[in-house]
Amino acid sequence: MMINKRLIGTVSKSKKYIAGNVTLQWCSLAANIVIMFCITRLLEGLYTGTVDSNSILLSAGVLLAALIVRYLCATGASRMGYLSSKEVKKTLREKIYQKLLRLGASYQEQVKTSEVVQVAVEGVDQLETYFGAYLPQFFYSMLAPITLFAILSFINFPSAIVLLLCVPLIPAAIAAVQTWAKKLLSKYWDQYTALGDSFLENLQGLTTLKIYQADAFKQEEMGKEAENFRKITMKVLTMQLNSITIMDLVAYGGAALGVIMAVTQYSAGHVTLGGCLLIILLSADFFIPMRQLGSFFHIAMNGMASSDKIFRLLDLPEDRPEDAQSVPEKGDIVCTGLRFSYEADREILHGIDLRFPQGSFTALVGESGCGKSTVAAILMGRNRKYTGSVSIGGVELTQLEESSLMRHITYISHNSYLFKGTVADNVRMGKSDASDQQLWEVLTRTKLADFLRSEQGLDTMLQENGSNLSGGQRQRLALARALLHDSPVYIFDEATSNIDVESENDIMDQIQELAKTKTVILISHRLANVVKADQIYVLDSGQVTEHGTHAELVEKKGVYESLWTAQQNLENYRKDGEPA
Ligand SMILES: Nc1ncnc2c1ncn2[C@@H]1O[C@H](COP(=O)(O)OP(=O)(O)OP(=O)(O)O)[C@@H](O)[C@H]1O
Repeated sequence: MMINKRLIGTVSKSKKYIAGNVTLQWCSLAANIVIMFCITRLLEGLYTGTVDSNSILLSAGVLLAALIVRYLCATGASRMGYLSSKEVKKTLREKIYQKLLRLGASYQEQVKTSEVVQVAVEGVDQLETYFGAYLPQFFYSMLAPITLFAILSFINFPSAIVLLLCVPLIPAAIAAVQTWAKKLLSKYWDQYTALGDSFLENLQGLTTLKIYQADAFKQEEMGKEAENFRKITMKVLTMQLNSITIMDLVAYGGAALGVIMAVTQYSAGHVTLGGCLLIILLSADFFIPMRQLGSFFHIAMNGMASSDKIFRLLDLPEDRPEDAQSVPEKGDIVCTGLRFSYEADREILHGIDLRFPQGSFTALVGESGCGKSTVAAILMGRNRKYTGSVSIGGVELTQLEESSLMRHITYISHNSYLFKGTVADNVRMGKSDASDQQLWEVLTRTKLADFLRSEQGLDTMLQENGSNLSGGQRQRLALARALLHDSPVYIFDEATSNIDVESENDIMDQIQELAKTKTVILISHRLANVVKADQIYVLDSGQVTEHGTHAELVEKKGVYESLWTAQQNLENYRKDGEPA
């Protein structure tokens, strides 16, 4: 019942802590039996008048020792619980982390980031209690009634057997509510995550909601969701309270039955007064562990749900080749008959041929949504489920080691991520052993050096995603980091969109400088930026429609030429205030 062998096997180190926890709880029970035994002996002695000061002193000594043992066992058991929880957290988070590393840059093809975060944080936390509390209780709740039965059967067998037979009624009651509870809990979790999603989305988009005065409508929508969640929470609580009531009825009913049996046996003369008292005092202990297990029932159910999610993540297929190779130092990047779909029935790239010769400057242009970024993501190994062929230096992309690919190609998008920390920390990601002088060199190339000197130099602090910098400064810093990475291939994906003209020009100057020594692939919607490219591919709805240099394409008077003319007119209009 709620025991997942695979899960326990995965965190096998925690077995010894669970065993320790059960043993200590069992020792505590033994001490409790000794305490009850002393008390009943003493009471019987007082009743029959056979007690003397020596036996009182002896009983007091044994009582004190048993109390100390009980205290030590309780402390030890909770320490064991803590150690096994710690082990579970460490092992499972490590496994999830390693799995993500093995899935690599393409992990999003198989699992959503939010799901990974939920599983690694909340999912693992739920298993912490499963291992720390539920599992030890599961074993102890079986051991305790058997131990008590073994002892009490010597005192009065009929009472002991009645008590023992009543114990399984508790798990039977739990099993009865389990099927219903499972459905209810899964509904509860669905509504909980749905409400969490809406809350996060509305919070992130609050400014937009305010601008369009749509906040009242969203509030109403969320109010309805919250009301549904309240209702289902109340249902879950009612279910839990009801099941606790049922368990209490069984537990105390069973104990009462045991007491009645003991008293009847005493009046029939089958058991001594002390024996009868001992049965009465210990009868509740038959049921308390199982009753406690029942109250951990929802922990176990959540634990099972989390472990399913964790194993689903850990079982995701990893199509990494056994004999992965490093990227050849030299060679062109060639795509032949490249097809790709994000969703089964919607192909984005329809069998395109592209060649990026080593050391050349290639531009990819085309209308929004034509598939430019998809090509870049395929080259970076993020979209692995393509068909056709993509090779670097003659080796198929899927046969390449991911780390080698990351050293070979640097990708700079329009929103490259900057981390909270110093400028030096962020730029050094490009090359961990770079000297301060090398950092200043790239920062000078991207024209950030003067600004940083007026701040705290390389120690200037950045907030999350560089939110204390301007858009242009952020892109300059991302470029500095990329330059330091010094890879043979660079892909710029709209790296200059949404920034000021001065920053755009500075960054374009650096890209053109870089193109003299490296393979550069530039994705840009602004055609003025691609004029100097060695070759331009024009993409339309996932197909290459034109290919050539800027001059050739203008000459051709096709799609490129009409886009170019339209953009030129617009730019001249901006400069002169009237159409060219
Ligand atoms: N993760 C995704 N899941 C499903 N469809 C996607 C995903 N990413 C992109 N697409 C779809 O693929 C098509 C091509 O997108 P892509 O981002 O490659 O275009 P793009 O040419 O780079 O556009 P833009 O210039 O606007 O960035 C689009 O129709 C888009 O809807």
